[in-house]
Amino acid sequence: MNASRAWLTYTEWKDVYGDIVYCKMFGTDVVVLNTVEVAEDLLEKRSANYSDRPQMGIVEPYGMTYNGAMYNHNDLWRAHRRVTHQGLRPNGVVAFLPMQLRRSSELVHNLATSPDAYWRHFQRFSAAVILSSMYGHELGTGEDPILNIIEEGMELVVAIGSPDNALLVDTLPFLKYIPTWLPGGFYNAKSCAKKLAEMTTIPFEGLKKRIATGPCGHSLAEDALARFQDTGKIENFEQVIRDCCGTAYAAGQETTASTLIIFLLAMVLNPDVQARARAEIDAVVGTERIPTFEDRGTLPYVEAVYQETLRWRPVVPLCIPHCTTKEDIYNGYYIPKQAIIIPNIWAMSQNPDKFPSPSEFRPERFLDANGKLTGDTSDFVFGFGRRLCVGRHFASASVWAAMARMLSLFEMKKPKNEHGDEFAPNPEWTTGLTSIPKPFPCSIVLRRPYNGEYDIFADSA
Ligand code: HEM
Repeated sequence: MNASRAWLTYTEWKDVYGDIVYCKMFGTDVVVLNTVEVAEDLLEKRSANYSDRPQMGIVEPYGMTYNGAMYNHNDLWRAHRRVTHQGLRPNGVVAFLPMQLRRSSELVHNLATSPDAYWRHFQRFSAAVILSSMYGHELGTGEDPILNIIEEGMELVVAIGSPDNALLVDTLPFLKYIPTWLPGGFYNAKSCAKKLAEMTTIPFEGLKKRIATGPCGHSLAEDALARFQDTGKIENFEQVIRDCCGTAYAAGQETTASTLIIFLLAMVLNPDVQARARAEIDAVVGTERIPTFEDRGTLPYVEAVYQETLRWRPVVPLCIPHCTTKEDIYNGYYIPKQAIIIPNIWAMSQNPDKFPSPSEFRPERFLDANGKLTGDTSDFVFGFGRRLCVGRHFASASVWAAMARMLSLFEMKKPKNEHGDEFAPNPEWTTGLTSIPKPFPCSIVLRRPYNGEYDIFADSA
């Protein structure tokens, strides 16, 4: 088994054993779902039984109890979902669109100024939109102590929470006590728990202080505090809201930045796709301004590029595992109680019956012969049933704004070697809960001289 890229092994198993595969790993029953149809049958149509999460030994000692994405399907999870859904449902996210545009303007400005630092700019963009929407915290131009605290915490979440490391800590429990100054010191549970407590508490307490001096603009936390105060509808509502925001940051920051990195790679490798998307934007939006959300419905090819970016290399290839509450029978298969259920999003995205030549980046697959969107989507990359990604509408707006504006303003080109010849970057991919290309060389060039003529900060009004 390819332990670090298990989705590849599971996809090979699909060819041998079929759409639903059972195996036993370290004494645990594991069921892999390899098609959207099977995942919908079980995780959506039988969601009451398929919405728990496997419980991991790292959660308590490492201070990850704030993270609602890891809760079982219980009342506390319902309270989380209720708070987050209120703010991030389609009607709720509309309020964040101007801020997302403003931040995407900052992103293209940063890319124009220092294109080689694209990785940092994508990270900053996705941090900025989530910090603003959750806590009303606006990143300024200089160092931001809150961002530093969150980034430090997130590094630990990603390191300890990766499936390999989580298993290692379960197998070698002494790692929790390793002194922080030794190599591998990040396994120290006490230090991690302290950092994660700061990560969730400091931005939330900052917001509460600002609220005490008057309303401070629109944010999920501020709205939820006002909505649930004195209602008795949610027990410990302040803690729930605080933890919801921490969860949204943990679940949404890296996935958004990663999607943009994958988009950049896809554009560099597929100049013809890029040229067609750019031609559509030039024809519809013109070259005097950059796209806004009002243009989204009139740019079908750009929309298809968005869908294909999600599909081509899904950021969360094995979803977040679900777990059964009781045993079940499906199409003659026995599925045990407390089995780990892995939706193999990778196999779904690379299904050649649904997506011919799946490794090719072809936005046309989402368009009909007249260039209209077919209505087919890559929504499966956001998971299934009751645990479906609650941030998907918000993510869609962030990613679209960044993509459309980059296409409008830049050419994303292959790098050149020492002889001046272009070559196609072939980066390694990270492994873990998410999978993205490691930094790769490319050239991000403004299409027209940049002198502020687009007034990119005008959207902030
Ligand atoms: C392109 C970006 C994103 C992708 C690909 C993505 C993907 C996913 C996936 C696959 C899951 C697991 C679903 C399941 O278990 O069936 C998930 C869960 C979740 N996502 Fe996202 N996500 C993205 C962005 C975001 C954003 C921006 C936020 C918040 C602002 C967010 C918040 C969450 C939360 C809170 C959960 C846990 C849901 C639960 O367990 O009930 N995600 N996401």
